[in-house]
Amino acid sequence: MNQLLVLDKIKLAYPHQKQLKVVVENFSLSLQEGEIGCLLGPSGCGKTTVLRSIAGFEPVYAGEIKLANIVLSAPDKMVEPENRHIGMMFQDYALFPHLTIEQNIAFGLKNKDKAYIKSRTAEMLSLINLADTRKRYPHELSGGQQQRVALARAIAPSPKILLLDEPFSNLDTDSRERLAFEVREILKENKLSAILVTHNQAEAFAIADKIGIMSHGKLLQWSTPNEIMHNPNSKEVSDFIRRDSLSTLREQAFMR
Ligand SMILES: Nc1ncnc2c1ncn2[C@@H]1O[C@H](COP(=O)(O)OP(=O)(O)OP(=O)(O)O)[C@@H](O)[C@H]1O
Repeated sequence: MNQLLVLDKIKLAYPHQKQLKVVVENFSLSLQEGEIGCLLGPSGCGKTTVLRSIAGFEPVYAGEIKLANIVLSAPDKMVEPENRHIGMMFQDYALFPHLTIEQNIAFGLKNKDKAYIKSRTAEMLSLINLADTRKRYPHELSGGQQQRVALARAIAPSPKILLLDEPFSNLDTDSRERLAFEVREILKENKLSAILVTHNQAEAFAIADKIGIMSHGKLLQWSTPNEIMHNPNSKEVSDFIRRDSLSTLREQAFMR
Protein backbone atom coordinates (compact mmCIF):
# COMPACT_ATOMS: atom_id res chain seq x y z
CA MET A 1 0.00 0.00 0.00
CA ASN A 2 1.08 3.58 -0.61
CA GLN A 3 2.12 5.99 2.10
CA LEU A 4 -0.48 8.72 2.10
CA LEU A 5 0.65 10.96 4.93
CA VAL A 6 4.24 11.29 6.05
CA LEU A 7 5.42 13.42 8.96
CA ASP A 8 9.20 13.39 8.86
CA LYS A 9 11.02 14.63 11.97
CA ILE A 10 8.80 17.64 12.40
CA LYS A 11 9.37 20.31 15.03
CA LEU A 12 6.47 22.52 16.15
CA ALA A 13 6.67 25.55 18.40
CA TYR A 14 4.78 28.63 19.57
CA PRO A 15 6.30 32.09 19.95
CA HIS A 16 6.67 32.84 23.65
CA GLN A 17 8.19 36.06 25.08
CA LYS A 18 10.23 36.76 21.94
CA GLN A 19 11.46 33.15 21.92
CA LEU A 20 10.12 29.88 20.62
CA LYS A 21 8.54 27.39 22.97
CA VAL A 22 9.08 24.00 21.32
CA VAL A 23 6.07 21.71 21.93
CA VAL A 24 6.72 18.87 19.47
CA GLU A 25 10.13 17.67 18.32
CA ASN A 26 11.60 14.98 16.08
CA PHE A 27 8.11 13.65 15.44
CA SER A 28 7.73 11.12 12.61
CA LEU A 29 4.91 8.89 11.47
CA SER A 30 3.40 7.60 8.28
CA LEU A 31 -0.13 6.57 7.42
CA GLN A 32 -1.07 4.37 4.49
CA GLU A 33 -4.03 4.95 2.20
CA GLY A 34 -7.28 3.85 3.85
CA GLU A 35 -5.78 3.70 7.35
CA ILE A 36 -7.17 5.37 10.46
CA GLY A 37 -4.54 6.64 12.84
CA CYS A 38 -5.12 7.93 16.33
CA LEU A 39 -2.93 10.10 18.54
CA LEU A 40 -3.43 9.37 22.17
CA GLY A 41 -1.84 11.08 25.12
CA PRO A 42 -2.37 13.24 28.19
CA SER A 43 -3.58 16.82 28.04
CA GLY A 44 -0.92 19.21 26.78
CA CYS A 45 1.31 16.59 25.12
CA GLY A 46 0.89 18.23 21.71
CA LYS A 47 -1.81 16.16 19.94
CA THR A 48 -3.84 19.12 18.69
CA THR A 49 -0.72 21.00 17.65
CA VAL A 50 0.31 18.05 15.44
CA LEU A 51 -3.17 17.94 13.88
CA ARG A 52 -3.17 21.71 13.31
CA SER A 53 0.21 21.46 11.60
CA ILE A 54 -1.15 18.81 9.19
CA ALA A 55 -4.14 21.07 8.51
CA GLY A 56 -1.77 23.95 7.76
CA PHE A 57 -2.62 26.17 10.73
CA GLU A 58 0.83 25.82 12.36
CA PRO A 59 4.21 26.03 10.58
CA VAL A 60 6.92 23.41 10.96
CA TYR A 61 10.31 24.66 12.20
CA ALA A 62 12.14 21.51 11.05
CA GLY A 63 11.26 18.41 9.03
CA GLU A 64 8.41 18.15 6.56
CA ILE A 65 4.81 17.03 6.11
CA LYS A 66 3.91 15.23 2.88
CA LEU A 67 0.49 14.19 1.63
CA ALA A 68 0.28 11.92 -1.43
CA ASN A 69 3.96 12.63 -2.14
CA ILE A 70 3.49 16.40 -2.15
CA VAL A 71 5.32 18.50 0.45
CA LEU A 72 2.71 20.58 2.28
CA SER A 73 4.86 21.96 5.08
CA ALA A 74 8.58 22.49 5.51
CA PRO A 75 10.53 25.37 7.13
CA ASP A 76 10.55 27.16 3.76
CA LYS A 77 7.15 25.97 2.49
CA MET A 78 3.58 26.30 3.68
CA VAL A 79 0.67 25.25 1.45
CA GLU A 80 -2.47 27.19 2.49
CA PRO A 81 -5.04 25.14 4.48
CA GLU A 82 -7.67 25.53 1.73
CA ASN A 83 -5.30 24.05 -0.86
CA ARG A 84 -4.39 20.94 1.13
CA HIS A 85 -7.47 18.82 0.27
CA ILE A 86 -7.91 17.93 3.91
CA GLY A 87 -11.27 17.51 5.65
CA MET A 88 -11.63 18.62 9.24
CA MET A 89 -13.95 17.81 12.07
CA PHE A 90 -12.67 19.74 15.06
CA GLN A 91 -14.11 20.04 18.55
CA ASP A 92 -14.88 23.72 18.01
CA TYR A 93 -15.86 23.27 14.39
CA ALA A 94 -19.60 23.31 15.09
CA LEU A 95 -22.39 23.20 12.51
CA PHE A 96 -23.78 26.50 11.30
CA PRO A 97 -26.95 27.00 13.37
CA HIS A 98 -28.77 29.11 10.76
CA LEU A 99 -28.29 26.56 7.96
CA THR A 100 -30.35 23.40 7.48
CA ILE A 101 -28.68 20.00 7.70
CA GLU A 102 -28.42 19.73 3.91
CA GLN A 103 -27.08 23.28 3.61
CA ASN A 104 -24.48 22.47 6.25
CA ILE A 105 -23.36 19.39 4.32
CA ALA A 106 -23.27 21.31 1.04
CA PHE A 107 -21.17 24.11 2.57
CA GLY A 108 -17.82 22.91 1.21
CA LEU A 109 -19.22 22.25 -2.27
CA LYS A 110 -20.00 25.86 -3.19
CA ASN A 111 -17.81 25.90 -6.31
CA LYS A 112 -19.44 22.77 -7.80
CA ASP A 113 -22.40 22.73 -10.18
CA LYS A 114 -25.95 22.51 -8.83
CA ALA A 115 -26.68 18.94 -9.96
CA TYR A 116 -23.49 17.62 -8.35
CA ILE A 117 -24.18 19.47 -5.08
CA LYS A 118 -27.68 17.96 -4.97
CA SER A 119 -26.57 14.39 -5.63
CA ARG A 120 -23.48 14.56 -3.38
CA THR A 121 -25.52 16.00 -0.49
CA ALA A 122 -28.15 13.27 -0.88
CA GLU A 123 -25.37 10.64 -0.97
CA MET A 124 -23.84 12.05 2.24
CA LEU A 125 -27.22 12.17 4.00
CA SER A 126 -27.86 8.52 3.25
CA LEU A 127 -24.29 7.61 4.24
CA ILE A 128 -24.93 8.95 7.74
CA ASN A 129 -28.49 7.61 7.79
CA LEU A 130 -30.08 11.00 8.30
CA ALA A 131 -31.89 11.57 4.99
CA ASP A 132 -35.14 12.46 6.79
CA THR A 133 -33.50 15.33 8.69
CA ARG A 134 -32.31 17.26 5.64
CA LYS A 135 -34.67 20.23 6.13
CA ARG A 136 -34.14 20.45 9.88
CA TYR A 137 -31.73 22.71 11.77
CA PRO A 138 -28.79 21.50 13.90
CA HIS A 139 -30.45 22.29 17.26
CA GLU A 140 -33.26 19.84 16.36
CA LEU A 141 -30.78 16.93 16.28
CA SER A 142 -29.10 15.00 19.08
CA GLY A 143 -25.39 15.55 19.81
CA GLY A 144 -24.46 12.27 18.10
CA GLN A 145 -26.56 13.11 15.03
CA GLN A 146 -24.92 16.55 14.83
CA GLN A 147 -21.49 14.93 14.89
CA ARG A 148 -22.51 12.62 12.04
CA VAL A 149 -23.61 15.69 10.05
CA ALA A 150 -20.24 17.33 10.81
CA LEU A 151 -18.56 14.17 9.51
CA ALA A 152 -20.67 14.24 6.32
CA ARG A 153 -19.81 17.93 5.83
CA ALA A 154 -16.11 17.09 6.14
CA ILE A 155 -16.32 14.13 3.75
CA ALA A 156 -18.51 15.80 1.07
CA PRO A 157 -15.68 17.61 -0.79
CA SER A 158 -13.81 14.24 -1.13
CA PRO A 159 -10.71 15.18 0.88
CA LYS A 160 -7.53 13.11 0.66
CA ILE A 161 -7.56 12.69 4.44
CA LEU A 162 -9.77 13.63 7.37
CA LEU A 163 -8.55 15.17 10.62
CA LEU A 164 -10.74 14.62 13.66
CA ASP A 165 -9.96 16.40 16.93
CA GLU A 166 -11.76 14.92 19.94
CA PRO A 167 -14.87 14.45 17.76
CA PHE A 168 -16.90 12.63 20.39
CA SER A 169 -15.85 14.46 23.53
CA ASN A 170 -19.18 16.26 24.04
CA LEU A 171 -21.15 13.00 24.05
CA ASP A 172 -21.95 10.63 26.90
CA THR A 173 -19.85 7.46 27.17
CA ASP A 174 -22.32 5.09 25.46
CA SER A 175 -22.98 7.36 22.46
CA ARG A 176 -19.28 8.09 22.24
CA GLU A 177 -18.25 4.46 21.72
CA ARG A 178 -21.20 3.70 19.43
CA LEU A 179 -20.40 6.71 17.27
CA ALA A 180 -16.70 5.78 17.20
CA PHE A 181 -17.64 2.39 15.69
CA GLU A 182 -20.10 4.02 13.27
CA VAL A 183 -17.52 6.54 12.12
CA ARG A 184 -15.00 3.73 11.61
CA GLU A 185 -17.51 1.89 9.41
CA ILE A 186 -18.28 4.98 7.35
CA LEU A 187 -14.58 5.72 6.83
CA LYS A 188 -13.78 2.11 5.93
CA GLU A 189 -16.72 1.73 3.52
CA ASN A 190 -15.53 4.83 1.71
CA LYS A 191 -11.83 3.87 1.88
CA LEU A 192 -11.10 7.16 3.66
CA SER A 193 -7.96 7.82 5.65
CA ALA A 194 -8.07 9.77 8.88
CA ILE A 195 -6.06 10.97 11.82
CA LEU A 196 -7.97 11.30 15.04
CA VAL A 197 -6.90 12.93 18.26
CA THR A 198 -8.28 11.83 21.59
CA HIS A 199 -7.32 11.36 25.19
CA ASN A 200 -9.85 8.53 25.51
CA GLN A 201 -8.24 5.12 25.19
CA ALA A 202 -11.48 3.18 24.56
CA GLU A 203 -12.25 5.49 21.66
CA ALA A 204 -8.76 5.06 20.20
CA PHE A 205 -8.94 1.28 20.39
CA ALA A 206 -12.49 1.27 18.92
CA ILE A 207 -11.59 3.23 15.83
CA ALA A 208 -7.90 3.05 14.94
CA ASP A 209 -5.70 0.86 12.74
CA LYS A 210 -2.63 2.57 14.19
CA ILE A 211 -2.27 4.26 17.54
CA GLY A 212 0.40 6.76 18.46
CA ILE A 213 1.14 7.23 22.13
CA MET A 214 2.43 10.73 22.81
CA SER A 215 4.13 12.24 25.82
CA HIS A 216 5.64 15.72 26.16
CA GLY A 217 5.72 16.37 22.42
CA LYS A 218 7.31 13.03 21.54
CA LEU A 219 5.82 10.00 19.83
CA LEU A 220 6.67 7.07 22.08
CA GLN A 221 5.16 4.32 19.90
CA TRP A 222 3.24 4.16 16.61
CA SER A 223 1.79 0.68 16.12
CA THR A 224 -1.40 -1.35 15.78
CA PRO A 225 -3.72 -1.41 18.82
CA ASN A 226 -2.76 -5.04 19.33
CA GLU A 227 0.97 -4.23 19.42
CA ILE A 228 0.43 -1.29 21.76
CA MET A 229 -1.62 -3.44 24.13
CA HIS A 230 0.49 -6.59 24.06
CA ASN A 231 3.90 -5.37 23.07
CA PRO A 232 4.47 -1.85 24.41
CA ASN A 233 7.94 -0.67 23.45
CA SER A 234 8.71 0.99 26.77
CA LYS A 235 7.70 1.12 30.38
CA GLU A 236 6.32 4.61 29.72
CA VAL A 237 3.86 3.23 27.13
CA SER A 238 2.75 0.30 29.28
CA ASP A 239 2.34 2.59 32.31
CA PHE A 240 0.32 5.03 30.23
CA ILE A 241 -1.99 2.31 28.87
CA ARG A 242 -2.57 0.91 32.35
CA ARG A 243 -3.05 4.29 34.02
CA ASP A 244 -5.31 5.50 31.25
CA SER A 245 -7.48 2.34 31.37
CA LEU A 246 -8.10 3.01 35.03
CA SER A 247 -9.00 6.65 34.51
CA THR A 248 -11.35 5.73 31.62
CA LEU A 249 -13.13 3.22 33.84
CA ARG A 250 -13.37 5.83 36.58
CA GLU A 251 -14.70 8.44 34.15
CA GLN A 252 -17.31 5.96 32.88
CA ALA A 253 -18.40 5.15 36.41
CA PHE A 254 -19.02 8.85 37.11
CA MET A 255 -20.82 9.50 33.85
CA ARG A 256 -23.32 6.64 34.08
N1 LIG B 1 -1.58 29.05 20.69
C1 LIG B 1 -0.67 28.61 21.58
N2 LIG B 1 0.29 29.42 22.05
C2 LIG B 1 1.21 28.98 22.94
N3 LIG B 1 1.24 27.73 23.43
C3 LIG B 1 0.30 26.87 23.00
C4 LIG B 1 -0.72 27.25 22.05
N4 LIG B 1 -1.52 26.17 21.82
C5 LIG B 1 -1.02 25.18 22.57
N5 LIG B 1 0.06 25.58 23.29
C6 LIG B 1 0.86 24.75 24.19
O1 LIG B 1 1.39 23.67 23.45
C7 LIG B 1 1.38 22.47 24.23
C8 LIG B 1 0.60 21.40 23.47
O2 LIG B 1 -0.77 21.78 23.40
P1 LIG B 1 -1.85 20.92 22.59
O3 LIG B 1 -3.13 21.67 22.62
O4 LIG B 1 -1.28 20.55 21.27
O5 LIG B 1 -1.95 19.61 23.50
P2 LIG B 1 -3.03 18.45 23.49
O6 LIG B 1 -2.28 17.20 23.70
O7 LIG B 1 -3.88 18.54 22.27
O8 LIG B 1 -3.90 18.80 24.78
P3 LIG B 1 -5.48 18.57 25.08
O9 LIG B 1 -5.69 17.09 25.13
O10 LIG B 1 -5.65 19.23 26.41
O11 LIG B 1 -6.23 19.25 23.97
C9 LIG B 1 0.77 22.84 25.58
O12 LIG B 1 1.83 23.08 26.47
C10 LIG B 1 0.02 24.12 25.28
O13 LIG B 1 -0.01 24.93 26.42
